[in-house]
Amino acid sequence: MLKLAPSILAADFKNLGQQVIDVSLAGAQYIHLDVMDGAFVPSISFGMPVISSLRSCTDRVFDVHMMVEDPGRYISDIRAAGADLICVHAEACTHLDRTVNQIKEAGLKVGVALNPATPLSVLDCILPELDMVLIMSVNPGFGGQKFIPYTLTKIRNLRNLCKERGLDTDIQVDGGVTCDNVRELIDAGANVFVAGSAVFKGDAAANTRDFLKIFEEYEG
Ligand SMILES: O=C(CO)[C@@H](O)[C@H](O)COP(=O)(O)O
Ligand SMILES: [Fe+2]
Repeated sequence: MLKLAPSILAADFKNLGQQVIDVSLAGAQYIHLDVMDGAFVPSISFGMPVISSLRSCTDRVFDVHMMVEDPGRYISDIRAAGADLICVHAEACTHLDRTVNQIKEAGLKVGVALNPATPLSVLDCILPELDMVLIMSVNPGFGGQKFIPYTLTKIRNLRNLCKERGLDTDIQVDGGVTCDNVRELIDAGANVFVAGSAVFKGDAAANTRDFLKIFEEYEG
């Protein structure tokens, strides 16, 4: 199933709860929450208090993208804040298998994110353990950047790899996703689409519906 994950990083922060309600009512299946620590990425965004205060606004899947060094330190706190799915960066985990298992043992869905220049080969051993792989299509740290074209090939290669191994892993793409390039991403094999600027700049509900209309073209 094709799913939209609006990234609240691009939302109007003085009106955050309402923005989350708007995209949820418009049909977005996930809410994408970008946690940044100022160390793994240059920027600092928000953490547990913001996530837990938004939890009562929606029943949508809380998809937490941890752009944090050694994210294993925060799994139980992020879970308590209301996460359903936690995605950690392979580049930020010295003990990736341990962190993945920590998330699973917490009863949450687990994803691993790869920066644009990180090869798929880092997933060779861990792939069957994952619910989702997040292919970063920009360098993480900021919203509003341009999609890096070579990541399209990476999505295609990952989908083929999953098929070869009999895996139905979700492939999420994050960074520079718009209604103009989403069809190419679907064709390449991605099925979960993070969109920050393309949803929240302008009418968030209408933008959400525009994405979902495209998904309907594929799913009928
Ligand atoms: O993780 C990140 C950035 O590091 C993203 O989730 C961005 O928030 C996506 O924003 P747009 O590129 O869609 O504006
Ligand atoms: Fe993200």
